[in-house]
Amino acid sequence: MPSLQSSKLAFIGGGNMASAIIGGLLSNNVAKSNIFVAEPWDVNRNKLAATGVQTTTSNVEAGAQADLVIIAVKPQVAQTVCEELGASWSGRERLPVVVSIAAGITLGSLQEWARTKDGRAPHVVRVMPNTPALVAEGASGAFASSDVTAEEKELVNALLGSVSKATEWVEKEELLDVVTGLSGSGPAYFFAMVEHLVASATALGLPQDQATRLATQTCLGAGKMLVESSDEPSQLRKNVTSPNGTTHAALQTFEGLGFKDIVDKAVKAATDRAAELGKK
Ligand SMILES: NC(=O)c1ccc[n+]([C@@H]2O[C@H](COP(=O)([O-])OP(=O)(O)OC[C@H]3O[C@@H](n4cnc5c(N)ncnc54)[C@H](OP(=O)(O)O)[C@@H]3O)[C@@H](O)[C@H]2O)c1
Ligand code: PRO
Repeated sequence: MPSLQSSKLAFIGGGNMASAIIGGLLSNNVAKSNIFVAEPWDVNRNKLAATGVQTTTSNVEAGAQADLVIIAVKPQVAQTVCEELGASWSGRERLPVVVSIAAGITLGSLQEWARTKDGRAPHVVRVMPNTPALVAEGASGAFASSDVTAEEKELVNALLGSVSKATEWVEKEELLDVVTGLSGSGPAYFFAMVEHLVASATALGLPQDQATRLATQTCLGAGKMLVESSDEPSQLRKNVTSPNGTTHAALQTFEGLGFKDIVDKAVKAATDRAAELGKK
């Protein structure tokens, strides 16, 4: 198995998540000439072509020489794409490793759909990345089919390691749905929180640009403390919360309105939706 630097990587679908991973790979000096993207929409394709990677409208062409094929289309399109690729690999001696980032779509389905005409199934790794991959601050969960070799896993680890600060291999495939509800969708939860914070402060009279700068830096600073401090999140929270002070007043309001219950229900809704996408 070649190393990440010498591997040919094909992205099938060049949308938000593929672009984030490719951006992270390029800032880690992965050769542009080894990155191929198949993307039907000219706007997305042209954006990616402008970064210097190889682009095409043909999934078969992108995947023809690849060592790793990253399925980065919406879950609803995964079957068509895998069937097209599997059929095109029928004459190929060594099949590429398939890495699917499609939420919910199971290893069993992916292997079945990507089977060659002579009945061989590619080795498949399911990965759940997140968009902070773009700034090399991603968090990814992963689960491999039992036929994936240690070398292939290493290659996927190297791919994820170049865009993620945390890569967690989960013990059971179903746990990837929980990872989806936590870190896959998670960046959106923080973006929504910042949107609400800015709106609240603006409604209370702070100019929007100042509110935005303060809220975004607060989010970054808190995130950095979570990563760098040896204290638990609960301790970091307590450190901000003076007895009967301002933070106490805000946190009491959150809890009084069911904050924990809201978070539980939201993460469960995302987890359930991932499982549902896999069943359709
Ligand atoms: N965005 C995230 O934060 C995130 C995080 C983790 C995992 N994921 C997973 O990543 C996958 C992609 O999500 P995304 O947010 O990047 O979606 P997206 O922005 O819609 O990207 C998907 C791309 O695939 C293209 N496409 C559609 N049909 C295709 C085909 N037959 N062959 C090749 N490309 C095709 C789409 O083009 P058109 O626009 O022309 O249809 C689109 O540009 C999903 O399965 C999602 O579950 C996303
Ligand atoms: N974006 C995809 C979705 O919303 C999967 C995780 C994040 O379905």
